[in-house]
Amino acid sequence: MRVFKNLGWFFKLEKKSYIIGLFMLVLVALMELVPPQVIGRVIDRITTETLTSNTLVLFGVLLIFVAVLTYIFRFFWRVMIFGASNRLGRTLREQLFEKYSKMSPSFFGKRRTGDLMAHATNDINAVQMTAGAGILTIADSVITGGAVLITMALTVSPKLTLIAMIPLPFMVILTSWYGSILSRLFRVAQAAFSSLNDKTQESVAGIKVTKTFGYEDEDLKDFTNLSDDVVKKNLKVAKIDALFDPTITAIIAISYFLSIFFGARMVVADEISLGQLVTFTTYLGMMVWPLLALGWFFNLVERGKASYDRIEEIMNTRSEISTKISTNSIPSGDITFNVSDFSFPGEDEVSLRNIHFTLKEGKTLGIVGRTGSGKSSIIRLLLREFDTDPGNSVSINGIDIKQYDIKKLRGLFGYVPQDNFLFSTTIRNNIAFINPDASLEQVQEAADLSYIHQDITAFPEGYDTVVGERGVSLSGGQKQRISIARALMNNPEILILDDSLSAVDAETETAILSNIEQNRAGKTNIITAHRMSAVRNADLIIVMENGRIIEQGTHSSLTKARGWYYETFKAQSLRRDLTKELDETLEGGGNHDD
Ligand SMILES: Nc1ncnc2c1ncn2[C@@H]1O[C@H](COP(=O)(O)OP(=O)(O)OP(=O)(O)O)[C@@H](O)[C@H]1O
Repeated sequence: MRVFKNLGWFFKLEKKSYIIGLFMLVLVALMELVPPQVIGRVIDRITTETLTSNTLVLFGVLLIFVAVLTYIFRFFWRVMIFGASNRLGRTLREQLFEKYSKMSPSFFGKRRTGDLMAHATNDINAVQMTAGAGILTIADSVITGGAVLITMALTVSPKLTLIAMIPLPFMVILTSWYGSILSRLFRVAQAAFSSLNDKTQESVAGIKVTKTFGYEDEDLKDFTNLSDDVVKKNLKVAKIDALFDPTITAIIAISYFLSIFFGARMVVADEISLGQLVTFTTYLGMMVWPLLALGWFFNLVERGKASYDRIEEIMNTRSEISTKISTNSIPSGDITFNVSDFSFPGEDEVSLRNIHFTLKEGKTLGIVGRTGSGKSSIIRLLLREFDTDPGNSVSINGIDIKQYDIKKLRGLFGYVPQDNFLFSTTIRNNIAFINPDASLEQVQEAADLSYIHQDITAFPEGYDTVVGERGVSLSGGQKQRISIARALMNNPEILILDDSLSAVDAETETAILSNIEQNRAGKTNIITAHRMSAVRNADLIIVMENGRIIEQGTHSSLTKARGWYYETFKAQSLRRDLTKELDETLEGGGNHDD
């Protein structure tokens, strides 16, 4: 029953709906007591030959009246109780989604997407069922069952009622035992469903790779195994589930037997009339549903508990990034890194060491280095995807960024991540993502800066072209440039391009960078790249290796230093010149990487 305590906040919120719903249930229970009484009385009048057509009509009218009222009351309790449980589903979904949106990347790194989706679907449905059908079943069991029992005892015979109820404790013991087994099995079945969900999501997302490697059969085999596992585990649930109804029906059958066996003797002994015995057995028939409902209730509660625990576990997970609201005004200014060492959460290995530099406001920083050297990690610290440990700091305007309100801090950035992502909507909506009210002119201006405007206008639908799974397929370079346009939309204080020019050719790269330089005077830019040409004009270049800065300076000072930067720049320039020369020889020219 802990799940009801856990949902206490919701029942308080929906107090009115539940009170009205339960009141209607009481009225339905009372209405249902009338027909057996009428039947008993009619039988007694037949046996005593006192039944007149007038009383028969009167009884008939009474039955119709009761049926109409039951109809109305039933309608209202359904609307009240199931309406409230649907609202619980909505509230939980919203809370969960809000939680997901606040969590740090490491949370998503540790959890499977399929799992997170299963919480938002199956688990929430199970909790919703507990708050709807669960409340209904327990209320109906207690109210209808209680009312019928009391009426049996008061209007027929307390002795016969007691006899009929002898098998009930066995039913309660058995059903709660089934319930505890069910809870365990249901948890296992839900976990298997999560895995299947995850597999489906991954297979659909990775279908292109799977096909390229001709791995479809293996993928299908993996999927079938997981699907079989879900069926196997759900069958175990169904087997226990299937025990509830026969157990209850058997118990009721024993009750019937006892009632008729002892009831008939009481009729013969003139302790009760024949009509009363018929009324009694009709009432006993009415006990079937409340008892089934009781079994069902245990079942629902166990499922709800298992699912609520899974949801609660997520809700109680704290984001590793504190999102405290600060009074510090929106920062902008020099960016200073003072990071002696940094390890990703849960990792023993140090990923960044001795990162100390200052980037003046309005200047451009270039970060270069081999793959895996720590370029993106620096960006991720600045974005507060991860926090530094005490004793280390990343500050803007002299204040540690942890002191700023995270939303305001992130509002400073226009960020193009390495694995850029476009939503399945129009190009215009993708670019205007952070400012949906932006005019087409503003969108075009950003697209112009990122050198994608012409590509967009070449599509038949222009800016209304839908991208992603439901629309056109874009080249890697086009995706990158649309993502850059999105980042440029609101002329951010700090523009971050994390390896965002890797899929465009050298000429386009130069054009985009010169656009940025001209249009972002006084604003800060941070560019990570593998091509030295992308950072050539930066005011400060840092060269990373194994999480450390091995060189820093400007293009000219680094060239003079003749270190890694110089060697790589030279090799890349040579390759570029050779390619150009070769192109010219072949009269090809203008090779577009896109
Ligand atoms: N979330 C994470 N948890 C643990 N280790 C991580 C995480 N993200 C990155 N790393 C590790 O940190 C190191 C630096 O990675 P980073 O992405 O910063 O390199 P990079 O220089 O940007 O590489 P590339 O040029 O390939 O993008 C790598 O060894 C990587 O495995």
